[in-house]
Amino acid sequence: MASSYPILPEKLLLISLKMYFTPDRTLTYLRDLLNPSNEIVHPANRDKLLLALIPDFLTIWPCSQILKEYDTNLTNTGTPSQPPFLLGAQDCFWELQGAYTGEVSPASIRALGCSIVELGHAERRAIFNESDEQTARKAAATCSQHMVPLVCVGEVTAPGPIASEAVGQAVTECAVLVRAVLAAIPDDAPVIFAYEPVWAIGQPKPAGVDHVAAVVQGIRAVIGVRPGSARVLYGGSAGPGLWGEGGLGRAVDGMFLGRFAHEIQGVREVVREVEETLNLP
Ligand SMILES: O=C(CO)COP(=O)(O)O
Repeated sequence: MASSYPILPEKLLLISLKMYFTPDRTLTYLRDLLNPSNEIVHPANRDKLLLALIPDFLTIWPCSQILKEYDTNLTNTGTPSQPPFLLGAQDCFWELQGAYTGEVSPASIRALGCSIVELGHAERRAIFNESDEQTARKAAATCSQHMVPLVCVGEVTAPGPIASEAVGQAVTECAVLVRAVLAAIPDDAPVIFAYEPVWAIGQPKPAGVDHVAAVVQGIRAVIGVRPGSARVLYGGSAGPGLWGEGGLGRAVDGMFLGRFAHEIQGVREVVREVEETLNLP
C-alpha cells in the first residue's frame, strides 16, 4: 500500500459510469480516453488537471491493467508526464475484512489500484437508504487505505422562488454530511466533496450557475481551514458548455460527470473548456 495520500491538483474532472456500460464498453471507453489522438488532457496540463474514471466494481481490475500498461509505455518512451487518470470505485464497505456478504473492502479496492472512493451518492441514499453515519464510516475506512473519499452532498428539493432561501436551505442540508465526514477522517487526509443537488441529477440541464456558486461558497465555509486539502466539485447533468465564460469555472474545483461524458466527444469538450481556464489569473 502507498504510504501517503494522492496529491490533488487544482482541478479535477471525475467520470462515474454508474451502471450504464457493459464491461466491453467500459474498456473500449477507457482505451479511447487514453488514445493520444483524442487529446483528452494535454500532457503539459496534467499536473494541474486530473481526470478520474469511476467504473463499476467488475471492471476496476481490467481498467487498472490498461492504465498500468499505458504508464509503462509512457516510461519506456521517456515521455515525462503525470499519469492522465486516477481510478475510483463507486462505493466501499466500512470494514476491511470479514463476514459481510456482497460488500467490497476498501483494502481490496486499494490493492486493485484505486485512489478515490465515491461515497453517499444520492442514488445510494434514495435506493439503498445509505445514511450520513454510514457514509462517514466509509470515508474513514477509505482514508485508512490512503485513498481519497469523494463524498456526494446535495439538497433534495429544487430551489423555490427566493434564491437566498434556497441557498441557505441547500447549505444547511449539505453541512450535515460534510461535518460528519470531516469528523470521521484524519485532519490531514485529502477529501473531495461533490455538490450534487438531487433534483439536478439525471436531468436535461444542470442547476443554475448562481445557485451552485453560492452553495459551494457555503460548503467551503463549513469545511473551513484544515491541514488536508479539500476540493469542491459540481455534479448533476454537468457537461459541455457549463465551465467557461460565465460558467462554473470560477466557482468550483472541477466537475463530476455522468451521462454527458458517455461519448468521448463530450469529455474532450469539457476538458478543453477547463484547460482554457487553467492559466487564467
Ligand atoms: O450523479 C451524477 C454523477 O455522480 C451526475 O449524473 P448525470 O450527469 O448523469 O446527471
